[in-house]
Amino acid sequence: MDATAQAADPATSPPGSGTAEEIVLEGVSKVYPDGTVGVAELDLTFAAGELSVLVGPSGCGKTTTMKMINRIIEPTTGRILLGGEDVTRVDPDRLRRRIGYVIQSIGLFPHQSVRTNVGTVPRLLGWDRHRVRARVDELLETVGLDPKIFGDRYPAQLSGGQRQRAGVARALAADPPVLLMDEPFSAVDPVVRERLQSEFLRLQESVRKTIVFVTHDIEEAVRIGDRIAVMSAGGHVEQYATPAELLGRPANEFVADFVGADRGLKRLAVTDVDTADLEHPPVVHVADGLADARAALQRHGARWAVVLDDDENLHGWLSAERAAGAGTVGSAARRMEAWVPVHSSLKTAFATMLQLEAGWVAVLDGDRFLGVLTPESLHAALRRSVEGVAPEVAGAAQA
Ligand SMILES: Nc1ncnc2c1ncn2[C@@H]1O[C@H](COP(=O)(O)OP(=O)(O)OP(=O)(O)O)[C@@H](O)[C@H]1O
Repeated sequence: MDATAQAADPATSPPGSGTAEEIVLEGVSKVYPDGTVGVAELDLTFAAGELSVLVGPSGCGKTTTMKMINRIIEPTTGRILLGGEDVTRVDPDRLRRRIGYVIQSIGLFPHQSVRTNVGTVPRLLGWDRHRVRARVDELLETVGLDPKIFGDRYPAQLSGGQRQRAGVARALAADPPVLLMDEPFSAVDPVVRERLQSEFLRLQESVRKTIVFVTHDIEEAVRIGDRIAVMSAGGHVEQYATPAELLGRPANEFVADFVGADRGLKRLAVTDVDTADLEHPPVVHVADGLADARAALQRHGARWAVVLDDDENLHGWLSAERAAGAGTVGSAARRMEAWVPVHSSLKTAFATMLQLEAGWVAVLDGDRFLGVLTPESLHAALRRSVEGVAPEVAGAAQA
């Protein structure tokens, strides 16, 4: 056994040690016995520790691609390398221990408890009972299922979202370096789905697996993907890029159509607030006198100021009109609590503004006030994010 295989072998490594592995597809094709070309000459690299998404219309070869990676389907031509090793030369059982697989129908065994289901692979690997139990409970906690409540339940006694989480826990149980996920969240309603996506992203932050994720939903793809491959019939990759590139610079009409006419809006979700986007109104404190606040407004030539409390937390704002007269800033300020942490998406900033009916949102780094976003600066930020990108937009602008 070489060193790489040993490091990746969950039977010999402690939980949490399954380092991510790169997956490389080289000239991979699948022609089914009836002559259908599922995938033709596919070249793709899924970077170690990244979440790559395959997205495309029904029948374009997404599932075929996934199943070739864990050899449920054998490629007709080409090579697939997992951590540099040709998967066709690895014993399929050994291979599948390195690959967690989550599918839409989840595939939990109906007559086994959640705990037994999640412990399936570690038990097959011969872990002792205590180690399996500890690992299963740890994983159930990780995916947000209290083992004391859910461990002894059967799959039928869980909601759709809980079953999905149990499925993810089971796929992670032996700490595989690679996870394949085929439309794992498509069977649940949109609200649960969004929650599962967020939880899953948080989980990925900590486990950093190489994940290949199939969906036909572009919203889901841009939300969760580090990189997205947009595929068309025959497993042809039309574009393989980050969500921001894909939305900002679709490579061709197929991709532009697929990502949708509202891709500018979708981009809001994948573009972070940048400190360069912020405006810097004067800052005053609740305990300051109004005369000082007026002086600050005058110095900045500003119509309003941000008001912070004694602990430097956001209190609200003070308009020039209300700054007239005597007294403290605190007595004249209006409360306003619209704020977002720095590195939020522009979408979050925009949604916060709308939800709180605020004319601006403060941007904070921890407790530190960095500046504000107004509708104008948000608009400028969005323009920055799409600047000179979409060909037809650029063309229209020149015309
Ligand atoms: N066993 C099979 N025999 C013949 N053709 C097949 C077989 N399995 C899949 N195909 C065909 O291969 C092509 C790719 O199928 P695949 O399931 O990979 O698509 P997909 O992109 O995952 O689709 P969907 O989004 O609908 O799940 C389709 O045209 C499909 O009909």
